[in-house]
Amino acid sequence: MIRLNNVTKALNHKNIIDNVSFSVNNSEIVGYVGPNGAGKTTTMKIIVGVSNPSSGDVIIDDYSITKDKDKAQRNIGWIPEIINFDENEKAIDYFYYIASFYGIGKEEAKRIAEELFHLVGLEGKENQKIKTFSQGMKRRYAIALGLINNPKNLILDEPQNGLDPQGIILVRELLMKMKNKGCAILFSSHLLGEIEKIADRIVFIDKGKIIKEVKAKELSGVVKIVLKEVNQGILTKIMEIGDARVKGNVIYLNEDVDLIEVIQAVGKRNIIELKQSYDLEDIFGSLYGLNNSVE
Ligand SMILES: Nc1ncnc2c1ncn2[C@@H]1O[C@H](COP(=O)(O)OP(=O)(O)OP(=O)(O)O)[C@@H](O)[C@H]1O
Repeated sequence: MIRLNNVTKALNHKNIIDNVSFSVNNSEIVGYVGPNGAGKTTTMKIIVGVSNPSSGDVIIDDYSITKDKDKAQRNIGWIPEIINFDENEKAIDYFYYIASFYGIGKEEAKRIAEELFHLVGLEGKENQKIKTFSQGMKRRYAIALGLINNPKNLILDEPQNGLDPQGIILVRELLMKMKNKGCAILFSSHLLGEIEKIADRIVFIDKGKIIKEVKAKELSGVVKIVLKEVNQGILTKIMEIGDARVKGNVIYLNEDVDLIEVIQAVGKRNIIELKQSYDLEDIFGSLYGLNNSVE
């Protein structure tokens, strides 16, 4: 189990993570969602203990990552977004090197390697130098490294990056398998379709703050209306109907609004598109807006 208690990280007098608290239970997959620069990687680095929080703490199966780092880290598997290997090493040698960090002897490491190279589809490639691997192969290899210690808690930062469709399915099946073994899993991704497929719960972060946390089953939909023209008169009427989020000529409302009232307010002929959506992409648009700028 992973528990974040009021985690804050300040850099250059700015809180890039701001009082973040949430948990990931055993046998649960939590999707961590937010736009570029929201703070996902920073949170994950704090969880696995490669970065210290300015305040707050993370508890991994009863061990504090700040006060009892060694014990806490033994229970975590981490698959980082950016992978730094010693690329001149053979895959199997670097695998043994990482295994030794967990106190795993050569014979045991050999057995684990056989299992994990097979699991990630890299059997037969053990003696290749890492630098000869493609990006997708490196990602698969990183997944194998993250599983060496058979972790009870798994942190994956955009694990599908660079993977082909088979690789994406492999990650999906792997996470389901780990979940069924009782693992607590936190993964970030911009592939909202993947999050929808496997997450039990979704935690939304923006500008370092948690803005929403929902069980996937309870994700309420939005009404999305695309208009030809938006003017102050329309906006005033829409705001009276419900809690509207307006992004240019797109308006999002909570799903429980009266659609007849909405159509009357915006004018039937003014509507390009009106739909009730449970699509995570639309919910993401409603939460974060639709512009492309990065924080
Ligand atoms: N070493 C650093 N020094 C200063 N600012 C940093 C540093 N690392 C991250 N940041 C800032 O912290 C914020 C959060 O970055 P982070 O990498 O955690 O975001 P993210 O949600 O993982 O983004 P992405 O989806 O692009 O991977 C960003 O504004 C980023 O610029």
